[in-house]
Amino acid sequence: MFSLGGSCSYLNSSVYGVSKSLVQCTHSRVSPPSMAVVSLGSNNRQVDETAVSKQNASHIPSSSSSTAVEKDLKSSVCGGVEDVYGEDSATEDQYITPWTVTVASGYPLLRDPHYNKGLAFNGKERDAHFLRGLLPPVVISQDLQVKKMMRSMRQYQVPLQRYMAMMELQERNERLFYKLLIENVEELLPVVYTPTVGEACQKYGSIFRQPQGLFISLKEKGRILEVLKNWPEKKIQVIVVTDGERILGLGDLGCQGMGIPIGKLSLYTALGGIRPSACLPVTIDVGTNNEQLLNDEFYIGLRRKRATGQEYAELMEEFMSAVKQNYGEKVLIQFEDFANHNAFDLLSKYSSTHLVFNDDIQGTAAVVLSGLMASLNLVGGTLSEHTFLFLGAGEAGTGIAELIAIEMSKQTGAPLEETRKKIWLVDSKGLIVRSRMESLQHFKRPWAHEHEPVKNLLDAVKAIRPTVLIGSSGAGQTFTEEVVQAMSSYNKKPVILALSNPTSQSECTAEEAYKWSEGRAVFASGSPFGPVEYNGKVYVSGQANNAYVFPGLGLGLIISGAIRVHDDMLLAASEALAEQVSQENLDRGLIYPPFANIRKISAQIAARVAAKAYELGLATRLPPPENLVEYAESCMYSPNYRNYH
Ligand SMILES: O=C([O-])CC(=O)C(=O)O
Ligand SMILES: [Mg+2]
Repeated sequence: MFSLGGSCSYLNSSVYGVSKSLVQCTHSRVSPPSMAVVSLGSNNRQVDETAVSKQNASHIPSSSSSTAVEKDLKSSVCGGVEDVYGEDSATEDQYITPWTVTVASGYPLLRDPHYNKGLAFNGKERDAHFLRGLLPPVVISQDLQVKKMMRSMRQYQVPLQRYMAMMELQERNERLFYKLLIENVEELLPVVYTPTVGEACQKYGSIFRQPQGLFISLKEKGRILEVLKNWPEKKIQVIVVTDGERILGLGDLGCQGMGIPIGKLSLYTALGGIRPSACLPVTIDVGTNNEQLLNDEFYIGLRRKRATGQEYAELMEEFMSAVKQNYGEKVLIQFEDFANHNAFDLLSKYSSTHLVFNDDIQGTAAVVLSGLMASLNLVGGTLSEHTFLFLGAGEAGTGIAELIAIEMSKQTGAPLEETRKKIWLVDSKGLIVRSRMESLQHFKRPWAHEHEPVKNLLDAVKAIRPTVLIGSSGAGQTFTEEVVQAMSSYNKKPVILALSNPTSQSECTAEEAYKWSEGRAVFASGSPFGPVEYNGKVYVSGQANNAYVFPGLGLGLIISGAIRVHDDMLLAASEALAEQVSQENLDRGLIYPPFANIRKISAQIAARVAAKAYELGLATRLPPPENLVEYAESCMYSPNYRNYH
């Protein structure tokens, strides 16, 4: 670390945000001149005004003079805007923060994941940044680093080892991590995302190495704003938040659900091009009801039963307010993997005051609707000519059902109450029918149609004779041979979507769907399955996962400066995604385009979502760019290394 006593261009304006920015220095001979870190004592980090005044106060020794000093400090640290830390106005007996501005170079530069390039530092950079001798002589390109990393990734046999290797890379060299992920998205998505991320969450206590997001627990009640300020990045654009109560189809994983926001935000960057530093993963820890975790000596969360009711609502309210206060109106908050009751309540409570959406309710709905629109090219008919049966009436089930009903209503002009009647849901107690109305949770009630009670899925398939069967219950192996055979007996091409995650919770496998339907099913699943050979033919299935939509949706909201999410934006995202399915994809039975093209797809989705935001008057970034697709592409983060002075 080198102290810069001279003038650096940013010093005149603000000390905020400099730790990650390259700065131009006019200092005579201060090398290397490229990186700046603001240091607070021995602890290099960005600090804001309140944090520092608190630190000042807390550094006061508890001697008899401390009260007098504290009083002074309170009364006279008032150097104004340009002297936020009181260095100039402080009197001799006051404590000040010893600010120095330093340049990250040499060894610390190799330890900074934002700037580290490893063996790709060239000779000039090695000289300018005091790296000589710290690296072996060879200089290699980022492309060769990618090749090398992929080779070593492929040598791991155990998926969790791959996950840990990816996390280690993210902590060591961020740009290499994203380049690897972007260029090998089909191969690496199952590593950083479902299914492996599910296992990672289950074992998070044992594999936890470094904080990659913010943990906000009941212990932080009353201090959440302060906790947000501890995060090193200031310009946050997207937050993914979970309380860990319903992680994928794995249930309550408490604080260990953190793997999900981290994974989702990696995809925001890799798939949607949002800058990594603008992404903030958050886990709200209100306890867990998972006995196994409570008894696990390596569990990382609060060891108590989940808070509910007012205690829960107050913590969430404080979090939501603090986020808006700290990051403003236009920060996007994605709710992820909350249990049903909280998911619906939080969405309805905050959708009119914050830029929020629930990925499991709305993101999944947009992706599934898109797949259904594409599948009409294979099975024929319009959306409203089909009959839909869901196994699972939670967030995904009712969210998808509602978006289908909205789209049908738009297409036919029929009222929503009518179009809903084409959609049936089965929950753990059987078909949702009118006679069950009184005992149903509010989000299931719109789906209670007139019908005699039916106890299980197979009987419901026989009674309703759906053309489309969608699994969203989180329970694996529920699309049995009888169920798939019944679907195939009524339909030439039954559409079967097994959405539950991870793979262990999938309602059936791709192989089972093709085998039991004698190769006639149009199949997609939430977690990926490889190609399947049946009767000499190879079948490839798509991945009906919200990862197709949330990165592009988020990008569209951000580039338009949207202040609210509207259902029409979800429909726009669905349409944009469906349009990306080519005839060639359809000929192979695919109702989703390959993930390999996801950045282009995300730009298309972003453009449509942004256009909708402008149309609805919900966009604040004015005037709108002329070509939204080009604009969206131009805004995307590139993981290629930058050259350093
Ligand atoms: O994370 C995924 O793969 C999809 C999702 O949101 C869930 O299953 O909860
Ligand atoms: Mg989810």
